[in-house]
Amino acid sequence: MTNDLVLRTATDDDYAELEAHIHGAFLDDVEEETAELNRLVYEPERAQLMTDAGRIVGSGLVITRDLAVPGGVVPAAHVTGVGVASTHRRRGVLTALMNAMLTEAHGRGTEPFAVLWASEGAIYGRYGYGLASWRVSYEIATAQTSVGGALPDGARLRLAATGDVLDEIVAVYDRALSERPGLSTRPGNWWKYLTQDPKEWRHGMTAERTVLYEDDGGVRGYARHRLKNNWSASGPDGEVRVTELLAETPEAHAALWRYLTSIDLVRTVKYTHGPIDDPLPHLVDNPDGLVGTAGGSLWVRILDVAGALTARQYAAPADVVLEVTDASFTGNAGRWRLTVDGAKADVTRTDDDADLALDIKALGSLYLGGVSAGTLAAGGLITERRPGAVAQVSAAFGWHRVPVSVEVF
Ligand SMILES: CC(=O)SCCNC(=O)CCNC(=O)[C@H](O)C(C)(C)COP(=O)(O)OP(=O)(O)OC[C@H]1O[C@@H](n2cnc3c(N)ncnc32)[C@H](O)[C@@H]1OP(=O)(O)O
Repeated sequence: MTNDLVLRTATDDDYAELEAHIHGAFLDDVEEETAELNRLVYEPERAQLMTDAGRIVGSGLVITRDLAVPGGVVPAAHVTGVGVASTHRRRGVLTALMNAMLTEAHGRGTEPFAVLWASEGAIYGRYGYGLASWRVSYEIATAQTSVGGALPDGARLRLAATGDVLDEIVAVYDRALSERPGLSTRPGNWWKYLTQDPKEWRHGMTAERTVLYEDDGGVRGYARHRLKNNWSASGPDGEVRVTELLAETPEAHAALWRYLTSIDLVRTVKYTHGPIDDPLPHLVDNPDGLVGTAGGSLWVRILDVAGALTARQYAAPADVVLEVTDASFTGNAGRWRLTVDGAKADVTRTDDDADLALDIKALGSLYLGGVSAGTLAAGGLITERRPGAVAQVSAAFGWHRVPVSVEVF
């Protein structure tokens, strides 16, 4: 890195230049409507900038939100807006920004881990992030497959503009936080930001609308979505693009997918944020009509081993000594005894022999319960020092629902 570069925290006044910089790094122009929108969730005091002769050439933003983990909801530094000007790449700017972001988050003492979506999976492992969850992108050919059954007695579907039913959606989402690891809380302006629906986000589709499923107990699920009116030589070729689908009951889940896959003139339904354990492939009459492609989603960087491991719950008892390496946050390094009795863990420093050895990156992958210790051991990312320790940690860290993040933040 050259001496002309200056690393500093952002201010409110940096906003317009920062917005142009981030759009530029992502091969885009700034649109006025989305620039205003992004301002709703701008936290300048947590944004790190690199400047060259006073101009922004690098950025990394931390957003203050919580993340659902197995059995809890925990403050987590949400890292986003990472971009380095194409004139200043591969000279350590990102490394300096990442160190600054993680050091600030660690210094708060309230966020035991950081989390991000990577634009490219090759970037973040070197900073101690481990890939911790997957998403499934579905493309459903509605002429080839469908969800059978009918609405249960007393249940109904209601279609509305998303903004008109926001309170009902928020209630479903907030209840889902306690059930589904990987969901981020949406404090302050986040709901407003996510549902404002600027033209730039529509990509030629309709305004966003929401179908709600309700029974006598109230709203049990929703699917935010957009539609596209297409025609081919052989007739209608419309598309539904699902923005977000959450269901609290099997009936709500089936009814929402039945609705989405049976709208007249629609031939394709797409959803890019499905959990890898979605029952949908088991519900359709022909699973071949549903193509699911898995890709990485959340990357987790543990900042405080004891804080993170005591903040989540566990699915089985365990008594193991973990030997952790961490080149950047050396307070994490060393041997930790994790004792699970009931659902909670006790985590203390120990000099006892290690049962498992792993880097902080592998611990990040384990953390949300979506990647098993057995998988990481098979890949050489965890070393078993006591026979049986991998099986014990796999059972304890596993969870009955896999993590999913339903929005790219
Ligand atoms: C959480 C988010 O916001 S994800 C969005 C990330 N941003 C983007 O994808 C926008 C376009 N890309 C960029 O702006 C930049 O290329 C960045 C931010 C990805 C990297 O910034 P740089 O300043 O070039 O990274 P820096 O020089 O610090 O590189 C650090 C290391 O990462 C490696 N690296 C950087 N970018 C990449 C990449 N895209 N793929 C693979 N390796 C990479 C470098 O080779 C270097 O490796 P080393 O430690 O072995 O020497």
